[in-house]
Amino acid sequence: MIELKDVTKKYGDTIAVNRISFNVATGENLVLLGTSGCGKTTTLKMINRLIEPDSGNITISGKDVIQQNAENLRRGIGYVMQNIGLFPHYTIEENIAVVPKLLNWDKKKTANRIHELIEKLHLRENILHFYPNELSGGQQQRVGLARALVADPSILLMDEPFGALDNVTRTSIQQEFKDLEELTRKTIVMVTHDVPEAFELADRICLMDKGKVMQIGTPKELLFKPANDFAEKFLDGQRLALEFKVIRVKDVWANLSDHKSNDSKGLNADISIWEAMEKLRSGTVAELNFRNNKGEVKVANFDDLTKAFNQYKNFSKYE
Ligand SMILES: Nc1ncnc2c1ncn2[C@@H]1O[C@H](COP(=O)(O)OP(=O)(O)OP(=O)(O)O)[C@@H](O)[C@H]1O
Repeated sequence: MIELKDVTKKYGDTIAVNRISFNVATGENLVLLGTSGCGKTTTLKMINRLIEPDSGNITISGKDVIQQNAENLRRGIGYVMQNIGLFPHYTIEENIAVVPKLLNWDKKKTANRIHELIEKLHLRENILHFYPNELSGGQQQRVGLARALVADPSILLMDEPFGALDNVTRTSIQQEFKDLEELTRKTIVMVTHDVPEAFELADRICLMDKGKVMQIGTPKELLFKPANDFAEKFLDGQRLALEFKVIRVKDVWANLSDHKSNDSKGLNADISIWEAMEKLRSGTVAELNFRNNKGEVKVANFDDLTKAFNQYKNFSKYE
């Protein structure tokens, strides 16, 4: 749906983005990941024409963005700015209503949609009359998301959407973000420099360095099939933790022993090895039942999971 072809942007002698090409499929969440200054924000802002490329093409549903009126284009694309960027002298309600106002929605339609979003994003009604500085960072971040979602755009661009938060709040908002039904059908391009966040949220990751794409792939591909030394070294130090989060019980299913349970109930095998181990660590039982999408149930303890995980990993490396 979104296609970038050979896109370049220079600032004087600095080549911020250097002949970048990638596609984002409808409904996909593509995360632009890389160190500070590698060109992520510039790439994102070229999609909604906040920045114009020097050369190359960007199309959305086959239409060149340059051929479209910039204002109209932006109204159809939700945008979550770096550092949230709420208007300080607008109430929260006014902040969320910016796009509906531009679209000439009537008061009732705007109010209904705002109330719906407030509820979905776990905010309280009374904050609607507050000003941004009266809200916590996490609340402001949710308001920023509500503002971007209000007109239900099919595309959402997000620049470090959880960047201003402490780690605990960040993790809980990431989880809410993953669970938000409204986001599952959107095409999302998100910028982050936080590696675990990228692996947690992305369908595919576009790893960038010095204005170039170093690798595009699923989290699993980046972990097990690095395209070059940069991609390999970038994940060093975090590799094991990422593998635990990316690999799911269903992935290692064949490596779990055939010790089936008589109990037909079980945890969904779609959970990550990390989550499964956390449940075993914090729970009172030494083993758990897991159920795959064919309805098969297997029993595994901590050692079974570790063994199956290691076997799967070795296999994935040489596959
Ligand atoms: N308006 C500008 N004028 C001059 N140089 C710029 C401008 N905006 C960005 N740059 C430069 O372009 C390069 C890419 O910047 P960009 O903001 O796209 O990177 P980034 O990966 O998003 O970084 P960060 O994670 O720190 O936001 C950097 O070298 C930056 O200094």
